[in-house]
Amino acid sequence: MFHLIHRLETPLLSFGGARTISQLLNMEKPCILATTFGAPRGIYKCFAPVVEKHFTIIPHETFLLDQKNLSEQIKAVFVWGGALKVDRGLMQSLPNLKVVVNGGVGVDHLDIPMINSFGVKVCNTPHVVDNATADIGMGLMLASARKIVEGHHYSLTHNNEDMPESSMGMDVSGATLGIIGMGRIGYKVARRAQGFDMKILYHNRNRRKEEERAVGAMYCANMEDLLQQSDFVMVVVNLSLATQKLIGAKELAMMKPTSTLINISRGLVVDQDALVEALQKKVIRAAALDVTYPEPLPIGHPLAALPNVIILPHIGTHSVETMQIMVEKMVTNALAVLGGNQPPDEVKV
Ligand SMILES: O=CC(=O)O
Repeated sequence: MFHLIHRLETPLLSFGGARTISQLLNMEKPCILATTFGAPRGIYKCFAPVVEKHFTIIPHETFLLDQKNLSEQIKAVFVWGGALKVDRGLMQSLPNLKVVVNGGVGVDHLDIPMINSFGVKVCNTPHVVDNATADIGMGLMLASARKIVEGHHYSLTHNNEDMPESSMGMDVSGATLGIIGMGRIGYKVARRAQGFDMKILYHNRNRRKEEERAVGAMYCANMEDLLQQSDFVMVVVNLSLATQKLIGAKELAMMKPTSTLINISRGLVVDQDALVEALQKKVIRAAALDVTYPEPLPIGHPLAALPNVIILPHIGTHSVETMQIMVEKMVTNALAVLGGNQPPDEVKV
């Protein structure tokens, strides 16, 4: 008994300051379950004030401490990528859950039919992520081509090994960029590349004539043509069964030895073992990745040991402005569902 009361009255980490479980149980605003630890800290800063205008946030870590008392309170789950696993077990433990809202556009980590089978809707935040994600793609391309990371290290250490003379950069301006996946983000990348006078090739399931004309891009019905001709290949497709390991040893071997692979979609779209081998054997010049599997990549992973790789911890959407809008969209969707209305961004399969 003492343990239970002690647990109920112990202040816990919450977004809006320390709260006890008793306090959480008596909040007037509807409760949402959300991830805290494991996600980059910047998210919390943007996240808390916007969400707490409408909801009481129960961090997942708090939920795990007293699932029995808290589970009935939870009406919505907010997720960011796969940090909080929305599996059958979690669904069964939340009898009053109405909606799972994903911060971001990719919902490959959610089993939508399974979630829907509990009468629960799934929403995401399309459109708002497009510019930030395209920006990170351009950033990775420039950083890899112009040795920005190496230059930074050399400036700090004055160690020639950090920036050997043999590792000159290469021009982005005027080079050929192959975009695999001409959806909203792919198109934003193409528009940016136009400003760099790049020759733009793209491969997509369907030809996108309007976008093609707008940015002066050339359609490659065959991905092979794009791989063979591009100096930079940027992967921007959604992850699905059809795109899993889309870029493997065979595709890497088709690329120019001077070319760079940039991945801003999902780690699993590229066969990582094949990529390690291709980089070790200099089949391609370099890789610049916002996404890997797993994320973050374990310390000492063979990919991280290579000099010609840049790896980011999946931060394509992580700018203050984008996050703010994304969280507002998450709130709008959750409020719509809880109010009995159709949410603007329901994901249907
Ligand atoms: O990865 C980011 C997103 O899916 O929006």
